[in-house]
Amino acid sequence: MSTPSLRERDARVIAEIGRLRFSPLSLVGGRGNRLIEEGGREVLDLSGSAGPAALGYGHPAMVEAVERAVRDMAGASLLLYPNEPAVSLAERLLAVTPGSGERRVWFGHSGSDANDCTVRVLAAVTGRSRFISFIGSYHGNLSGSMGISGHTAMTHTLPRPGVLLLPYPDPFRPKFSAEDVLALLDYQFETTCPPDQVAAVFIEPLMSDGGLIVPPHGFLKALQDRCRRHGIKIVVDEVKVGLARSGRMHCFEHEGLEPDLVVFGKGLGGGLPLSAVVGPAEIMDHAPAFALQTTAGNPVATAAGGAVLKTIEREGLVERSARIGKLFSDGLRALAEKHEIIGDVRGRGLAVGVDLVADRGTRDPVPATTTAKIIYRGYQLGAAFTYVGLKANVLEFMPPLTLTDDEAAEGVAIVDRAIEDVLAGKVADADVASFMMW
Ligand SMILES: Cc1ncc(COP(=O)(O)O)c(/C=N/[C@@H]2CCCCNC2=O)c1O
Repeated sequence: MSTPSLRERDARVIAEIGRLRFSPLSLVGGRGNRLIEEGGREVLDLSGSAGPAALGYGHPAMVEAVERAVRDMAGASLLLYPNEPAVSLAERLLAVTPGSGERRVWFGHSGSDANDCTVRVLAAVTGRSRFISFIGSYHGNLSGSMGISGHTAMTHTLPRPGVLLLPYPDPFRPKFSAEDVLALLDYQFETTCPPDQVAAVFIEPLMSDGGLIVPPHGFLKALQDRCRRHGIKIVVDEVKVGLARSGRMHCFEHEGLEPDLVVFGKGLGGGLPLSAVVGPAEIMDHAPAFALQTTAGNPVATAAGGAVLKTIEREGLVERSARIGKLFSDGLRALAEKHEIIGDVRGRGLAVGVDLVADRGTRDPVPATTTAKIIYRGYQLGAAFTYVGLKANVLEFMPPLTLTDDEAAEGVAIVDRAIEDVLAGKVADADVASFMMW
């Protein structure tokens, strides 16, 4: 009787509702920017595990911080007892996040719970029940955060009553220009969405799961100006593209936004479950016992967060993300000269998307099976990456911020070969049938 593979065992015990699988990759380890597959093969990680692995895997700063914190554990619950790692991280987060006045930090475990908490506390504090968000946005998978999201993969759950979902202007497919969207918002304010009923607008400064869309310059600022006029709070969701990934410390800095609240997650914990909301004390001190999670802000996860922020500074990861991101994007853009299927290469820093088109003229997206096959072939060739987009046609690259020049070049070469092989028919529909999940 042969020993079942990790994937076979996974199939027997892990719930399908918690899966979003893009390849057969099953992991027994990770070192640096490489994942270790069952059987020992090393796979270059261009996914960052969907973003959290900001420092890759086994980074000495993470190992040292987490080991120290778990060996001498300062309790396991910030809601009961202040602990040094959590308070130190909150102090550092406030120091590196632009803003004015008295501010506070709320800790959670995920981007989902952080946005969920933000929705609830803003509705309570403002007494306003409406929210504005965007078609294609992904703010989380809990009822509150999903309720203000607009991703097509989440249509199984109805949006929160009173949410206004606006189109997110996409320069590559300008179905709605920035001016169209702002005009639509103004019209909504005049008619069915009274601005004095709107608590906040939730903004991804770079729309990730909706297709790695960089909004037209000036759009977000114009949106912010309108909201300011009506006392609508600005919430920037930096969960996926924040903390150095975009080539700035905060992605919202590219557009000169001045958010009222900033939501962090994913990379903040370096792979440990950690999120944070930074906001004004008059909101975040609304009431005791309003947004409780027993282990949120625990000393181990927050020690990891401290190591992430320290390493971003010590290793100059903001500049690195900008530099390596340009190298990587330029390499992918150069592939467009030989692959008609590459319609657009876009993003900021090390948040990179490759928009795959069936026709460069019409910019119609390729079928999702094509995208899935390229990812599958990339896996076979030794790299892990994923896809996003409302038509499942955008290759998503969110590698560790520690990606090296050589690894960027290696990644480009693998994407090049994967496209070639798929277009040559080397991957069958059956190979990807079980990976077409969103
Ligand atoms: C901008 C933004 N905000 C919040 C979230 C939710 O974060 P969690 O998945 O840590 O709860 C996410 C999560 N995004 C999804 C998670 C599901 C798998 C697909 N890839 C993502 O990055 C996000 O991108």
